Amino acid sequence: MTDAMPAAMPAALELDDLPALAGLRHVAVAYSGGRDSSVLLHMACWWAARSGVQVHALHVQHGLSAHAAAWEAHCAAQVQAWSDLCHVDLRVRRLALVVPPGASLEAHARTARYQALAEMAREAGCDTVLLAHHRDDQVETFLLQALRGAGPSGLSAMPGDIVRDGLRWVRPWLDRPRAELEAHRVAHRLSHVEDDSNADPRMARNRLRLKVLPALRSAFAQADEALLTSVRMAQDARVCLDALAQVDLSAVRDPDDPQALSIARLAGLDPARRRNLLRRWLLDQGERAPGQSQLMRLSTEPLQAPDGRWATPGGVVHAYRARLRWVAQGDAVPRGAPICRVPLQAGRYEVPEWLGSVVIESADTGGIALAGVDAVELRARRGGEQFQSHTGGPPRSLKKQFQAAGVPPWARQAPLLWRGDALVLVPGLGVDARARAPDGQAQWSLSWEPWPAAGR
Ligand SMILES: Nc1ncnc2c1ncn2[C@@H]1O[C@H](COP(=O)(O)OP(=O)(O)OP(=O)(O)O)[C@@H](O)[C@H]1O
Repeated sequence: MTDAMPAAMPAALELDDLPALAGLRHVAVAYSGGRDSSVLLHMACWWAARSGVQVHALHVQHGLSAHAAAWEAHCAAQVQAWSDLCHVDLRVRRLALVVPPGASLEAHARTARYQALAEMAREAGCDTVLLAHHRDDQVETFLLQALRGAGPSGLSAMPGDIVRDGLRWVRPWLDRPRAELEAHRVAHRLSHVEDDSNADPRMARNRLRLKVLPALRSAFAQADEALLTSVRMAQDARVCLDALAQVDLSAVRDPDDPQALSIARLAGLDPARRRNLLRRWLLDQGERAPGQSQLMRLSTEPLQAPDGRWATPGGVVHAYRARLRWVAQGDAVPRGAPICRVPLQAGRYEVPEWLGSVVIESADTGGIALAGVDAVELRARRGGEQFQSHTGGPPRSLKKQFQAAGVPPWARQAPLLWRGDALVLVPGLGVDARARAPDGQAQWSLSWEPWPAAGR
C-alpha cells in the first residue's frame, strides 16, 4: 500500500484526466478496492490534497464472496492511510441480496450496487459519483450488447457523464485503456484486492475478456478503436431516434387519451418508425426495454386485429376500439383484492387495496337513496352480474353493458360497489337504474377514482 502522495504525478495519468472534479467541494468515488477504482481513488485523493476537496470513498459489500470482509478491511485500511494526507472518508453498505427466481445474479447485484452507491452519495452530501470504468470495459460492454442482439440503445454502452436519480455519474476514463491505469497503479505501488470471480468462465464478460478479446485484438490490430467508433455512432443514432420518436409520438397520441396511441395514426408510419415509436412509448411509461420480436408483433398485429392483448415484460398492451394502451402489472388490481367497506357518508375514502378512492357527495339527481344500509362494499367482478343502465330497460350482463358503452378493457378492473345485495355503482357505467333515487329527493352521488399510475 502506498501511503505517500507524490508532489507530482509521474505516471501516464494526469490531473486533467479528472475534469469532473473541477469546481466540486465534495466528490464520491465508487471504490471496490479493485485495480481500477484504487487508481481512481488515488487520483481523487491526490487532487483533494491540493484543492481541499472532500473525497468520499463508497464501498458496496455484496456479501457474495468469502473474501468480502477482507476486501472491506483493505478499503478501510487504504482510506485510513490516505486520510492523513487529504480529506477522505469511507462509507460502506453491506447488502443482503435476495435474487428473485429466474433473475440474473449479476444484473440484480448491479442494480442493488447502484442503489447503495446513490444512497451513500446522498448521505455524504455529494451530487457527483466517479466510476472507474475504462476503455476496455466500454469495448466489452459494446460486444456483450451486440452478442445479445441489442440495437443502438444497448450498443451505446456506458455513458461518460449522465444525470440519473438526481446524481451525476461520471466515468472519466472511458477513452483510457486498462493498461494506462495499470501503469499508474504499478508506478505508485498501489495495492488492491483481486476479485476471484473475474476469472469465472460462467460469466459472459469474463469469457469475452479472457478468451475472445485477446484473439480479436491479435487478428485485428485496430479492433478497440473501431469498436469505440461504433459506440459513438450508436450514441448519436440513439439521440436521433429518440428525437424522431418524440416527433412521431406527438402525432400518434390519441387526442382523447394522451396515454394511448391511435392505431390509425400508427398505421400511417412506416414499420421501422412504428417500432421506434412503440419502444419509446413503452420505455417512457416505465416498461423495460422490449425485445425486437415483441416490437415486430406490436407494430403489425394491432393494425390487423384492432382488439387484443399483448404481454410485455412488465405489463400488457391492450388494443381496443382503435386505441393502444399499456397497463403496468403493478397498476393492475391484484388478483383476489379483498371486499372493502366504506361508510355511506359524504367524503373521499382511499382504498389502497383497490388503488383508488370512493367519492361520496350529497346530490339531487343521479344518486342513491339515503335510506337503508349505511355502508357500501367494494367487490371484484365474479361473473354473472347484471346492470341496468336506464329505468325501464332490461338488466343486462356487465360484459354486454361494457361493450355497449365502449368501456375499454383496462378500465373494467375497477371494483363494483354494492349496497347489501344490490349492485349500486359500476365504474365506467354509473349508478344502476334500480338503485337510483328519484330526482329531487336527498341522495348520495357515488364515484370511483382510480389513482393515477405515477402516484402509486
Ligand atoms: N463493490 C463495489 N463498491 C463500490 N464501487 C464498485 C463496486 N464494484 C464496482 N464498483 C465501481 O464500478 C466500477 C466498475 O466495476 P467493475 O465490476 O468493472 O470493477 P471491479 O473489477 O469490481 O473493480 P475495479 O474497477 O476497481 O478494478 C468500479 O471501477 C468501481 O468504480
